[in-house]
Amino acid sequence: MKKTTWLVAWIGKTDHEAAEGLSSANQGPIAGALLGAQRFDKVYLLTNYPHARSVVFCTWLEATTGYLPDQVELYDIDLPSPIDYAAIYSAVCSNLLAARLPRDEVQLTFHLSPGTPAMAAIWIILSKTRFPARLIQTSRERGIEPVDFEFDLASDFLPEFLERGSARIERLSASPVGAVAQEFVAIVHQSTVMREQIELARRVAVYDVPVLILGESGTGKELFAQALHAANPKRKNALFVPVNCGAIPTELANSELFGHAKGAFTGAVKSHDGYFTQADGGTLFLDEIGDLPLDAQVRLLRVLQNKEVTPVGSGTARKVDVRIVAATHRDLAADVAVGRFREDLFHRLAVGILRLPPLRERRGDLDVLIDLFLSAFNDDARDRPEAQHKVLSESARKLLHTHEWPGNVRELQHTLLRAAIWSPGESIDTRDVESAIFQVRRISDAVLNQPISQGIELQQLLDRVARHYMERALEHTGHRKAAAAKLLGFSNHQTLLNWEKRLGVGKGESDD
Ligand SMILES: Nc1ncnc2c1ncn2[C@@H]1O[C@H](COP(=O)(O)OP(=O)(O)OP(=O)(O)O)[C@@H](O)[C@H]1O
Repeated sequence: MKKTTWLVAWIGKTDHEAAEGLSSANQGPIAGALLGAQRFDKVYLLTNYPHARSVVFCTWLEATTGYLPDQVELYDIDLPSPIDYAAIYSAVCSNLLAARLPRDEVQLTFHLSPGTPAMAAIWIILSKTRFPARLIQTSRERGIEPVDFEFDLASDFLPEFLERGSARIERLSASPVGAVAQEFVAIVHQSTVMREQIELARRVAVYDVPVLILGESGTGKELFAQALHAANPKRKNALFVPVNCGAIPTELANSELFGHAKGAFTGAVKSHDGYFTQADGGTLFLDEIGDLPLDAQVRLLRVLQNKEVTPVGSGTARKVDVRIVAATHRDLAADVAVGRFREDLFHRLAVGILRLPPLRERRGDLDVLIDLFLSAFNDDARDRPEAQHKVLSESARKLLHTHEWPGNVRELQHTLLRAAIWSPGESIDTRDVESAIFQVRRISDAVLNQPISQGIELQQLLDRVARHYMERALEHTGHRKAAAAKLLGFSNHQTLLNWEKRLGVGKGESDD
């Protein structure tokens, strides 16, 4: 197929001046190209000059080169500046796309010489990418010449570019497949939310930036903090120092965290390294960061900014290299709003944020966690002749699924342990689980949102509801049976006693 040839160019200053007779020795790059050996079928001109001035140029061009008016097309382009690369790029692209380019039957030639260097640069980029084109340039010394250089984006640059990208992605997430991912294996899960949080943690682990872990008590915040430490190649061989900020007496917070000099206060008989110094080179896990007193927050912020600690009562600062992982079960944003927590510190700590959902919001994790804790119990029992291997009955498992787990994974772990120890035989049954669950208080969602696909024990659920309300009624009435029976809609207190007996609730005898 014979292609139609188009010369595409911006009209430059020299071109206009040539048309206006201001540059008698120079015909300008566009006319120079059209007077060369190659004839083009179309001359496609872009201008950011006043329309009338460029029309004069086109008329002159036709007269000078012998091209016909219907061969020369002029397009006005608005540019905020002739050196604004982004504006040039997008204006040229949309103009050429409007001309239904690129097209198989059109052979494009971009003229680099007219216009600004920014315009030339964009022609080069476009010719190698979206609008494949030949390039030409003109100069007074050498006349018109092709600009040929071997550069094929697809084969020269893309592989390298993709390799760079994938190396980075690998470093951030995939590379942990060996060393780093291993550190997260201890976090047993099946739910998508947890998988996402682990993915985030894996990515952020290799950097030294602070991470803030949010989640209710017992959701695995410390477990994540340990994994973050272990997955950081630079720090994993140094110490992981966990500190419960909520357990430090307010007046000791500064000295515990940052150390103190001998004689700094009454009782400071010798100098003391704070947690920061102990964790030097490693990771400091600041649990319950929301409980940190305000003046310790100020000091902590300074340490994070300057990367040095000054022990209480000492004038000498000491460089420390510590990665901070902080955690809290509190709503820190709300604490910031009421001034309980410093906003600047919050932003410093929350460079990476992990949100660990409560167990009741990831019921899919229950079975794997139950199996994990049970097999840990059985592993422990293996070498003890007095301990028995335990299995969990199906109904006991179902009961575990109905509980809301306000204490999250820790509560589940301890409940199973208690149930396993107390169960008289090999099987852990409903009763063992029931007595192991101390707080069967919050009931609403757990009762009403049971996954029906695996089947439920309806009578068991109804009994739980009954037990729950009976306990509340008794609590509310100070264990006065007649009053409690009334609250529960029973006709007399004997009915309540019958229910109590059947469900094993209360103290049996009426006390009013
Ligand atoms: N996904 C999990 N897989 C295995 N064990 C878990 C998981 N989540 C939590 N645990 C275990 O549950 C217990 C509580 O977890 P952890 O101490 O990390 O919780 P936490 O959120 O730091 O609690 P707190 O806020 O009360 O300090 C630990 O024994 C931990 O090993």
